[in-house]
Amino acid sequence: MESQKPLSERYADQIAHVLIEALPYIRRFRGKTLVIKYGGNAMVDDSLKHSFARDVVLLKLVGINPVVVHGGGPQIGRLLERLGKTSRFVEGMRVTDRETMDVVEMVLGGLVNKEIVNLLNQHGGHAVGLTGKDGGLIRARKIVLRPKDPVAEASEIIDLGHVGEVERIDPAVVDMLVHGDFIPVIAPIGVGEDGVSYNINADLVAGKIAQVLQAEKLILLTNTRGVLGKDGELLTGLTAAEVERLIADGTISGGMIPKIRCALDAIAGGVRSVHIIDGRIEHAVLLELFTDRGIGTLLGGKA
Ligand SMILES: Nc1ncnc2c1ncn2[C@@H]1O[C@H](COP(=O)(O)OP(=O)(O)O)[C@@H](O)[C@H]1O
Ligand SMILES: CC(=O)N[C@@H](CCC(=O)OP(=O)(O)O)C(=O)O
Repeated sequence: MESQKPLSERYADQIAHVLIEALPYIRRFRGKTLVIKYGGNAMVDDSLKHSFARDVVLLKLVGINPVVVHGGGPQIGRLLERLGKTSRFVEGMRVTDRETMDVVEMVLGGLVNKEIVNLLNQHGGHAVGLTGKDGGLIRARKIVLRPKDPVAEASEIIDLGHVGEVERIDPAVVDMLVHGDFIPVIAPIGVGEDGVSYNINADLVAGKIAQVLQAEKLILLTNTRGVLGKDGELLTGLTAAEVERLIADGTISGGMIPKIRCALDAIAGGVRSVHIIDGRIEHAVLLELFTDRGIGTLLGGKA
């Protein structure tokens, strides 16, 4: 028989405390849908990737329904670099010509999607990878950026190529997988009416999917502690008006602008709460969901 070392009394007490603290949250979220956006910047090393996969599988095993939407911006950038192509970003979006779109589809729909599916399955989950093309999940339309100057020439309209926005989500395939006890893993690629592929910002897709599924929570894993104030302090419980003020005075900038706008949009669209958390912390998802304090920025209600 395997000999077991007895737990020290203090350690046993801590473990029991952690489990008891989690209990009311598990009870509250059982049967509910959680959309988790796993950003490319949070896929830093193997240990973090495994910790993320364990968290998601644990959620499923305790009766919560996780739906994963992933990014992969840095991974796309690395392959483009190897192919000798450089990316240009406009308002945080990658200008995507035909060739770049092929790479985006290979990296997001192939490499990154299948790596996450494989990780979840290794930890005992039953994950299925999808792009927005599968089951007609994401209908997209081309994004057209107008120049800020209203009298600018039509020729000054910035063409981002195959960059899209979500026109419509058909959740049937996701519903089917969730009810079959699978974990859907979604790459942010949409398809236009004409069958053309579109590259969509992953935060945007996660926000729209959370709305359509009327998710209890949207969790955005990124590479900062959450939304930070002027002095680097963690901000939480922000209202739409406060967010606009922080954007106007430059406290919130760059990639955080579309992220927080899509978070507010999700809440306006019926998602109960949005959490922006640090994906560089091991077990970030469990710590945010199942402990009284949480770790990141919360928008909407805690429950
Ligand atoms: N007030 C702010 N708080 C936190 N991060 C901010 C803020 N303003 C700008 N940022 C930037 O936003 C980045 C997160 O956005 P982004 O790089 O698009 O994330 P992801 O790739 O995870 O989607 C942070 O790494 C940070 O550089
Ligand atoms: C239009 C656009 O910019 N699409 C993104 C899609 C991936 C993404 O959003 O990845 P992260 O979440 O890791 O940033 C891109 O090409 O990088």
